[in-house]
Amino acid sequence: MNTKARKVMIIGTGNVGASAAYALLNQNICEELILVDLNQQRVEGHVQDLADAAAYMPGMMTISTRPVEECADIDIAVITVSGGPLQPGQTRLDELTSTARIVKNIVPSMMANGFNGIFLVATNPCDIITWQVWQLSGLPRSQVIGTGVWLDTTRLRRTLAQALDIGAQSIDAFILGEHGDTQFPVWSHSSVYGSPIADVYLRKTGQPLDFDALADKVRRHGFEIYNRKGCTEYGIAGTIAEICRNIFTGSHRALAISCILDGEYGVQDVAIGVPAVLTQSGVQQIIELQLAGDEVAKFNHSVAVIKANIARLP
Ligand SMILES: NC(=O)C1=CN([C@@H]2O[C@H](COP(=O)(O)OP(=O)(O)OC[C@H]3O[C@@H](n4cnc5c(N)ncnc54)[C@H](O)[C@@H]3O)[C@@H](O)[C@H]2O)C=CC1
Ligand SMILES: CC(=O)C(=O)O
Repeated sequence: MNTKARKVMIIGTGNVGASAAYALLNQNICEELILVDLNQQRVEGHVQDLADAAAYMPGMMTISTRPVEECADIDIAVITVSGGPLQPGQTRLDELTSTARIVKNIVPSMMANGFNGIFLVATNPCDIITWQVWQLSGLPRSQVIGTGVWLDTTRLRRTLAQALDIGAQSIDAFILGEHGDTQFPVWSHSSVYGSPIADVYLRKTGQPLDFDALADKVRRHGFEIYNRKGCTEYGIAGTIAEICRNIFTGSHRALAISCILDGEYGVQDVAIGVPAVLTQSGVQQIIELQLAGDEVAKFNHSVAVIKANIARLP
């Protein structure tokens, strides 16, 4: 029996980090949760509050805070830092300079202190920061991933599930590309048990599926939430928990997450959302799909936008 405690460090315990901690706790995904934030008083408050919640769980979980440099024993380091909320009208790309500056301080000091786990980046702009973490860390690309378009994929599946009255787990549809404005659903591979999604939709609703309207709805969904409550937190917390679970269980499940490409899809040296098989060592393989002509163009556009923003990194 494997008795080694599974340890997750969450770096940045604001809306996303604190919600992710609560999701990891309630889903019993690890034995140790280590919270890190600049705001020491609030992080200590989170530690005590979560310890109260953990008392209702059947298993034991240790929750603590410590300096980010004490990370040599960590299995998964989740990056959820931010330099401040977006202003109205801004996009995720507008966070680049402030979040990149924070990450530039954190990652080298973790590496200098022996970190050799898996980095999981949620901080926006997610793909660009994932690439930055990979560069700064010097870790193999298998150990650096971003939550990428898995949250968007979940939003797409749940919207289709509602329209079709079929459980989201039975809907094989997903988003590729940037966790941002250039993301797109891969309609050429979307089905319910092999039945093309457009056929299933027409049979169920009597209406043709409006592909563009649905893609747009999913793309804007984060901002629909953001504009109402000033952040999104529970959806991304669920995404973080799901990715951590698949890593710890070595599920070999393929999730559409941000990975460093090294020739896949004809692309090199970029982080972008693609289906990737997860094991206990991180990304074990990237699944390359035969995309339709318009999807290839959309993917390449997404790559170009991410690369242009990588070039802006401080
Ligand atoms: N990938 C996704 O789907 C999603 C990504 N996000 C992104 O997640 C990030 C966090 O969002 P929120 O939690 O709402 O922001 P927040 O402002 O509530 O929390 C950020 C936390 O980072 C901390 N922090 C800043 N510098 C730090 C440092 N050097 N060391 C340790 N902690 C530090 C702050 O003190 C703060 O507590 C943002 O970039 C946001 O856009 C949010 C939702 C979904
Ligand atoms: C904020 C963000 O990236 C999202 O909820 O999709």
